[in-house]
Amino acid sequence: MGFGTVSRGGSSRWPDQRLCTVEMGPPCHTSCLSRRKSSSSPKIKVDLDSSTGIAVMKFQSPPVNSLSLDFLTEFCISLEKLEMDRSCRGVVVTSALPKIFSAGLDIMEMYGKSPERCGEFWKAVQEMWLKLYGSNMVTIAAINGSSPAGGCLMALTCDYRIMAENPRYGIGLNETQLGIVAPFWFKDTMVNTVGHRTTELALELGLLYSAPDALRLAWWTSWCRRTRC
Ligand SMILES: CCCC/C=C/CC(=O)SCCNC(=O)CCNC(=O)[C@H](O)C(C)(C)COP(=O)(O)OP(=O)(O)OC[C@H]1O[C@@H](n2cnc3c(N)ncnc32)[C@H](O)[C@@H]1OP(=O)(O)O
Repeated sequence: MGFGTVSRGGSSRWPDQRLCTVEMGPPCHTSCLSRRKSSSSPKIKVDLDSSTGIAVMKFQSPPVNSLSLDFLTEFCISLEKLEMDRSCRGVVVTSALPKIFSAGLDIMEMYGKSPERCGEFWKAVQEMWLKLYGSNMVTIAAINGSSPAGGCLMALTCDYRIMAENPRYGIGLNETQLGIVAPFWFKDTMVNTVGHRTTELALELGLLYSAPDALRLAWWTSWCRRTRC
């Protein structure tokens, strides 16, 4: 898989600011296996191949990888560990579940909770966003399923997005359709990727896009025809 040009920089792990290509090579031989480091928390599995410097974070929190406080805490810890590992240059975030990348914020976290718990939850949401946006690794969302609302935010926060083509998979900040308002920093993240006009329409109408539609609106560097990436 190849990924295109980017304008982000400032990180010692970016080869330069022009082109970054991530090679997802053929399966490793036994000699390579020792260069793989795996760790697993209940909701996220991480595999780091030190020979390529690429880590894959797989979300494994059924039924829909919703972003609960526990999930977000595990995500931030896993990302921090990768940041501290100098052999890791890039991270792919993806889902281990069929059909779902992430259903977004866990709705149950926003209902009937104490103000303290709500504060803790929203702090974790912001921390996920800040850590991913500010990461000095190359970050790639391999979106192999539906990705509404907060799931879309997570994908938008990565440097690159690749989405599997499947008419059942939608991505977007669709909060309006749910009768809620996307926080301004969700909106800003989308503006930074696709511009003001597209974001304005998308948020007003609560649109969910298919992979080809999103590609037309410059969401992607790439998309793939297989149902799973
Ligand atoms: C106050 C201002 C807040 C503003 C910011 C909001 C950002 C957000 O992210 S809000 C959350 C928005 N996300 C959603 O509303 C997602 C809604 N879910 C779906 O569209 C679908 O579930 C799906 C497309 C992700 C999957 O569809 P599928 O048919 O495969 O599964 P379902 O039968 O619908 O769901 C299975 C199971 O999962 C529960 N669930 C779904 N989404 C969430 C969620 N976001 N949080 C918690 N739980 C969720 C759903 O209720 C089902 O549970 P049961 O099996 O127990 O009924």
